[in-house]
Amino acid sequence: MSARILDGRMIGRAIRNRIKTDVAELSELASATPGLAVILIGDDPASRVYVTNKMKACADVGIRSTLIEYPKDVPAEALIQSIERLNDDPTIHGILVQLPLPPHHDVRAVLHAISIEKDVDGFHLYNVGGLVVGDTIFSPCTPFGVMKILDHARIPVEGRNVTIVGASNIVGKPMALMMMRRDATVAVCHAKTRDLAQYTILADILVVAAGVPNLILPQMVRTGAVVIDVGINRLPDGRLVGDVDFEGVSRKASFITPVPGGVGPMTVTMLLVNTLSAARRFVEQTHGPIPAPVHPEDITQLA
Ligand SMILES: Nc1nc(=O)c2c([nH]1)NC[C@@H]1CN(c3ccc(C(=O)N[C@@H](CCC(=O)O)C(=O)O)cc3)C=[N+]21
Ligand SMILES: [Mg+2]
Repeated sequence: MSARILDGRMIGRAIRNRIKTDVAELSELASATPGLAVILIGDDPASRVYVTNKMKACADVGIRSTLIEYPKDVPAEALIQSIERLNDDPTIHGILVQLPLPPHHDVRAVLHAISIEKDVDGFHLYNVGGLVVGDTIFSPCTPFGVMKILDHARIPVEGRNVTIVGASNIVGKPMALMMMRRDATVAVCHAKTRDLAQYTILADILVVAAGVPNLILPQMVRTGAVVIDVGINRLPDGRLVGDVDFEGVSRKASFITPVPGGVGPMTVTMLLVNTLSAARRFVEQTHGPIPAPVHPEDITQLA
């Protein structure tokens, strides 16, 4: 058996084409071109590459983006003030603070300064809590992208065993809540889990976000499972790999996401979706209801 590839670039492209139309429509209807502010602190080269890619993706669909840079030792007050200015700026609909922050910064204080109406990463406490009760304004982009991949491939979630490896605030935990919301049976594993394979082997859908190359081997995967690899690891030879032994696991899984070209491009796509959604909300709050987008399915919804 050989798994079918879940192509995040292709799925992302289809969604981005629709965003492009919706952005143009919103710009024309309400003269509100969606605007994203990206705050980059410090000089981490990987963060710079990600930020550049996100801004390029914005440009491709007609979203305006602004980069605001600070040295790694920027005082907390200056950072918070900058976020507050963006909160009050009617041309900015989404605010993203690139993570990780340099050490000594208080990530929580920074994330909580972002207006919940502009929190397109879905990292603010309100949006995190909203996932628990099922009414977020914005869903975090990576797990949101995973749900869109499953929906696009018509892979059912209800009643299935989902194992998530990794319990971070930005991937594992929100992923678990989104899966619970769709009536999956969810197990969350992490670095302290004893006998990881005991959990992974049960999974109909296995989501891996641990940051450990080759963590998931074929013998840990149930025949016919759907395997979603969120890991991004740069090997010493420069190659980019996920957390899953792609070759081996492909022979057992029914579907698998590659790295690169799987979840990564969907993360960026969902940032665009959330920014569009933020701009629509802003227009509705200032000018009243706007006509629904022309597409029958609302891409901004978690389903
Ligand atoms: N506030 C904040 N929001 C984030 O969403 C956020 C962040 N900080 N910090 C870093 C992580 C990581 N992340 C990725 C986005 C795109 C790819 C992506 O496009 N990956 C490509 C390959 C990129 C490459 O070649 O390096 C792929 O998998 O095909 C990966 C990872 C967003 N993050
Ligand atoms: Mg990927």
